[in-house]
Amino acid sequence: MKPLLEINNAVKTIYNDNQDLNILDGINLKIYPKDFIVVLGTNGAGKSTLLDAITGANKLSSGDIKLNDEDITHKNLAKRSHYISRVYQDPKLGTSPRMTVAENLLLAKRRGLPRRLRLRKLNDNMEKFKELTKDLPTLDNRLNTFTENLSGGQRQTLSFLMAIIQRPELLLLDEHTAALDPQTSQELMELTNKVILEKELTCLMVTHNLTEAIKYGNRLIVLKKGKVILDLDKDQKAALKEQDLLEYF
Ligand SMILES: Nc1ncnc2c1ncn2[C@@H]1O[C@H](COP(=O)(O)OP(=O)(O)OP(=O)(O)O)[C@@H](O)[C@H]1O
Repeated sequence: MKPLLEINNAVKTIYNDNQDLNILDGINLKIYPKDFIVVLGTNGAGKSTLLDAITGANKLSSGDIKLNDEDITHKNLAKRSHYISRVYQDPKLGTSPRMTVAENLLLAKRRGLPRRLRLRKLNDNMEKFKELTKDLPTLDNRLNTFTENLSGGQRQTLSFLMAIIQRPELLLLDEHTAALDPQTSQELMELTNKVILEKELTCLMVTHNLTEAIKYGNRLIVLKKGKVILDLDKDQKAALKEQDLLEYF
């Protein structure tokens, strides 16, 4: 099978404390269609830097990134956002606070098209948005609520829906449930898993939660000091226990 995303020899060097430091230190990774990869690693291991390199938010010092065989290493963030979407840890990122839930969903649905919101377009899509949110206790009946008035959990659910409403080629989840209370976090994680499996999305999910890391996904990688030090396939991951993972931290 051909990889969807291929990262070859990715190095990111920063100048810190009077010396060069490789915060990504020769990462090689092939992500295949429908992979749901959990990414673990200690603080500072390079997880966010890796996601930034994939989205184009941060350029590599050397190495290359290919999506469907096309070299995207030098494509900017805006161009890559047509096919790569990301949900952040911070509920304030990713949604426009002065817009309603429905308006945010419409913007996400029209990603890549001119950023104009027409009332008619909003009305045309209202039924679809109702359908999308109807089984979600956090967002049901909230379509006309201004996003700034939503709770953190509601905003994260909205950010997630915005990330998948236009099927992304690659979905990046950057500790997207970490800032939520345990119950809300679990609900969003269940929704995430359901959508990824139903829509057969390809996903890279960063988490610090070992229970989540064991339960979800078909592959698991561990980053340490900018290197991939463990890459487990489906069967190896299925046999994994939390105790096994602790030794990498
Ligand atoms: N622009 C920068 N300037 C200096 N140091 C940086 C910069 N960006 C990242 N770093 C450092 O690079 C290392 C990797 O950071 P990164 O945020 O990718 O880690 P992480 O694995 O996502 O950590 P966390 O789990 O804490 O979010 C850290 O030591 C960080 O301090």
